[in-house]
Amino acid sequence: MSSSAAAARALRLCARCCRTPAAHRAGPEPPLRGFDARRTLNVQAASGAAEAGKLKSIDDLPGPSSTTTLYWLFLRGYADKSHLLQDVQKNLYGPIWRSRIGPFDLVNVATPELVAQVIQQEGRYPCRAELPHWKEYRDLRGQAYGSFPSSSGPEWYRMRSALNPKMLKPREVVAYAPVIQQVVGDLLRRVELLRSRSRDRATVSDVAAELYKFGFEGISSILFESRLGCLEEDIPPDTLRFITAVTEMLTLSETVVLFPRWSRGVLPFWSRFVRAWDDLYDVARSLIDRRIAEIEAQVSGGEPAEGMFLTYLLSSDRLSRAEVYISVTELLLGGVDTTSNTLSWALYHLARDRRAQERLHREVSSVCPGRREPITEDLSRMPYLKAVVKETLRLYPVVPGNGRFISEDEVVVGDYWFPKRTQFHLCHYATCHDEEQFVGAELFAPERWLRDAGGSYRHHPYSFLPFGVGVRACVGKRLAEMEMFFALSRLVQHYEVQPEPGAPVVEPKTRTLLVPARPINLRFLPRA
Ligand code: HEM
Repeated sequence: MSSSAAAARALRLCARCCRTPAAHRAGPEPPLRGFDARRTLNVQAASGAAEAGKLKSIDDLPGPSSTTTLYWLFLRGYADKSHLLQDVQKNLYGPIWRSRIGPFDLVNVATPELVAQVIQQEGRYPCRAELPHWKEYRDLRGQAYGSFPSSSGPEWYRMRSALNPKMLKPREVVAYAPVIQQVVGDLLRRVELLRSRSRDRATVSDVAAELYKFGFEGISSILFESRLGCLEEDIPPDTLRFITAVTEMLTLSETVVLFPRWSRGVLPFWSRFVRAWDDLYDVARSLIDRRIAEIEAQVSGGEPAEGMFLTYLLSSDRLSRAEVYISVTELLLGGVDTTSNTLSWALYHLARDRRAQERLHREVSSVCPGRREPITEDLSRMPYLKAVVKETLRLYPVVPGNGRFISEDEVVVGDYWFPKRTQFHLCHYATCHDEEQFVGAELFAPERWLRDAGGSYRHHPYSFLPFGVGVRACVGKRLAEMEMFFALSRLVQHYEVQPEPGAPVVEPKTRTLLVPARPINLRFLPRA
């Protein structure tokens, strides 16, 4: 296909997408009042360029060489601050640039308009990035591919369609509330234990580590329909093995992908990566098998199989047993530190901003007087709580840069034409921190998300996509929100949260996800 034909096709696609395609309806945040959705597309400019034959090619893109990128990463110290490199490079090269490092050849886009253009041409089966090392592990062990992130195409779509009903339909997700509330109860008991044991009888050290256990327990209680005991004083050995394997696998995943295959026999990373996957898969499979045995016992005893997520997956016959093993494992991988880091940052800011914390406390107390445990219906009357979570995700988008690997079509973005199999990097951190989109972008200001904020706020809908967008967006969004809303509301019902005296400012660092660069220690003072 010639480049101008490809451009015309891509633009037709864009124009259709502009009329809110079904695939994207559920994805991005709805535009704020008064926002013109057509602003998302640079259709006229690109179409003019196409007609005039002015589209440029990927080779015309500005950007650093591999050596320059290595210089920025390792000599200028951005290796664990790649979120900040988005802004540095945007300033140097403009809003769209090409960068190469190791096996990666990326086209970076750093304005909401350009992000929108990529997404609107992502095709039927969007893919984030190729993860050859995950696929290789699956092939090594003869396992099925999962929904995230190791599969793509119609296979991914089939698996994802099996998961969506129980994960994304609000009516279905509400059913998980009692289980999540139990886990939040355990979190409160854990906070009470830790603070009462501390020297000043108030401080919980490394809050993110505790919330990690909460995230692990919360998501496992839904996925495996069993409690693992992550928040207990003595964590059961198998649970500990599970937690260690998840952490080890995710950490090694970043390293393994950078080294060539021939180095696997020489360097220790690949064999450790395989061992961590084996451990993690093994525990997940035995938890699922245990649940299957329970269900079989119920059924053979003449009782109906009662359960929620896992029971549904196992009984719906939409996925094979092998596919259930891997989908549940991969859901777990997506669902732990995303939620726990967001909660950690929210508490960090609430502790430093008394006014915001008191406003949140007032809201929760007025909806649930006498420290009544909130139920899902209450959440719709807590706009400030939701604003706190949104603002946290804006300042610290857990996934600071997402990907789209467009393999099906040639695409046009800005005034460039790109061949099939182009890997785009969507610079969400840069768009969330863009002063043109969010005035006072570096400030924690939950009010900006409130409808009564006076309409001074008009950001482009693609500038804030914390859960991604379109059919490939986060499948755990509703569950994650429920966990965070319940945990935050109940923590502020019971405690006033304060920073330790003289506590340093905590910056984020990139470890695939955006995480605190140092431990966050907070004081939890019981409310009268
Ligand atoms: C604050 C919490 C969370 C955030 C900010 C978050 C963010 C994201 C983002 C940005 C993506 C990529 C979407 C895209 O490419 O458009 C994603 C994908 C995904 N997330 Fe989440 N997530 C969170 C919690 C969860 C939870 C609790 C689960 C598990 C139930 C989960 C499971 C997944 C899965 C399986 C995918 C891949 C979906 C696919 O490829 O089809 N996430 N998430």
